[in-house]
Amino acid sequence: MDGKSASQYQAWQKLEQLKESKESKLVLKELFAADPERFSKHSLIFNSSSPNVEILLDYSKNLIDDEVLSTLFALAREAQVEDFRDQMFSGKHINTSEDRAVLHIALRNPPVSKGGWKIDEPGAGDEVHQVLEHMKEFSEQVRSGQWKGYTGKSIDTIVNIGIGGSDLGPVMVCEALKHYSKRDLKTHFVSNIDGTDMAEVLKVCDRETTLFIVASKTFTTQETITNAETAKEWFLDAAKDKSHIAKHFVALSTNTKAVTEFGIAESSMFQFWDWVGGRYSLWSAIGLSIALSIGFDNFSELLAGAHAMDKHFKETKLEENLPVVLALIGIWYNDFWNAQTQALLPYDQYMKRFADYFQQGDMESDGKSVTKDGTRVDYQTGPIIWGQSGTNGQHAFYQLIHQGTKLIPCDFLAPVETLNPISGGKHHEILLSNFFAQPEALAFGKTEDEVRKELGTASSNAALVKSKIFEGNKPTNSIMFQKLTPGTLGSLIALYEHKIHVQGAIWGINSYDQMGVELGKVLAKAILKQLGNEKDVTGHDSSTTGLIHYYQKNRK
Ligand SMILES: O=P(O)(O)OC[C@H]1O[C@@H](O)[C@H](O)[C@@H](O)[C@@H]1O
Repeated sequence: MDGKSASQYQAWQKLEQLKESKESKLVLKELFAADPERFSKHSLIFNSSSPNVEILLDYSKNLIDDEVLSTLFALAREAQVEDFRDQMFSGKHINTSEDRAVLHIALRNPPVSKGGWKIDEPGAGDEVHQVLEHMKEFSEQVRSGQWKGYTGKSIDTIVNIGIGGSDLGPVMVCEALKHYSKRDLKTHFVSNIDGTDMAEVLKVCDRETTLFIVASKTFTTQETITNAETAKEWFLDAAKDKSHIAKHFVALSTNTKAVTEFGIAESSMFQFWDWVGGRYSLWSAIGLSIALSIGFDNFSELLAGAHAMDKHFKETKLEENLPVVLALIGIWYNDFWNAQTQALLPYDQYMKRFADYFQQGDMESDGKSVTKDGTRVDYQTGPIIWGQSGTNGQHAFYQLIHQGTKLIPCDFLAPVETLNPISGGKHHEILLSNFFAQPEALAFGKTEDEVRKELGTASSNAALVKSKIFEGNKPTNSIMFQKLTPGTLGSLIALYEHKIHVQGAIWGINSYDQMGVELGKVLAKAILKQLGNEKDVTGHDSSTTGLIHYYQKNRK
């Protein structure tokens, strides 16, 4: 914890030895054959009654045995994961480089009078509930048609302008919970500075009935402010009078000064705090587009689902703690088996943006190479996160997972029940049969003997036989939940958030800053000033200069 190099832990060193000594013995086929109880021993159920959520985590198809597992838990204890978790919950400034608390858990924490934790940090108590109250009131006014645009018409289109954490969370959740959305309230998201993003959305918007939500923690992000200015110009083209802005623009931010300078009144601003990291902000005012789309009650259920997982994370012993188990298994592959990536594969079309969301969540959090005290790590940190919804991925990249040369640990996720039981539920049965089959195929593969038997006389073709062998022994986690409800989604997101936290704690890095995004921004600003004139292009290497000159010569 706090800056210590993970490789110095005794348990870390023991895990290195275990990898060496057990590599050839950790064979899933044999491990399952030797222990008929393996599934029940290595699966966990997370339960919450309010909201009603149940999540099954089956981690039995991993390259682990009792000794590996107990050493992984010993690593978590040596790294003081529990203490570090408690520091986060109590509001300690665990984001040391920025001297900030990390309190997204406060955004879904009920008031103390209703059993919530007491957190000593400005904003993290009553203010959270005041902002939620404001979001409730506003979202109900818009959804009921009571909120009127400048010509007296109700709002039928929402455009969220934001990027990174001010975009990906709302996008992913609105997509995942589309089933619960108000269909006559269209929701769009504009993030990219590429004018195409804004232009295509504006083409389908009506100035009289569109509400723009400018979402930016800092309210200084170049993309968001430029897009918001463009939207404002477009709106004023017809509306003319600046006083109408109040009916069509609201801001979600921590920066009141910049919001009011932009022309949005403080009363149209939904506040949050610097202890909310951008990629952990969908639970804050940044979730306003979610509340507008699915209604405030569903938004509250999303928060409650996350809170239930927070409680589980905080109060459950490590061996039965879902985020901890996911984190430790991830470290086992990332640091001892040289796995570079981790795939998230939801067998639920509504969750198609889940992996995109956690690309930022995980990679911006744990993509660090120095510990909190500035020491260069001598081990791997955050994995590359990627994925796609099943079964689409099967017809695209699964070939490499099954037969390629890389080890790719995968998390498979699926609901027991579909929200769309069309054709008598036929689609869902087919979908789930694939969800069950893929981890099985990855784990147990197909031997040369089996291939030969299958090929019959054609088995004399040795090359063909080899190409059809599945080595198997590819590790997976399988996660099942009853149905994709707001509460369940909240729990699932919080599950992965805490997984990231635990891994960062063990690696001794700061999971809550993002210094690595700054340099590119600074250089882009300097280059922007030079683009007008070829003579101004100075201070670059020959490649960058050559590229800029090529652009300047060929632009129209
Ligand atoms: O919400 P803001 O301040 O506009 O920031 C948007 C994004 O900006 C990026 O630069 C950060 O890396 C992200 O973490 C952040 O979410």
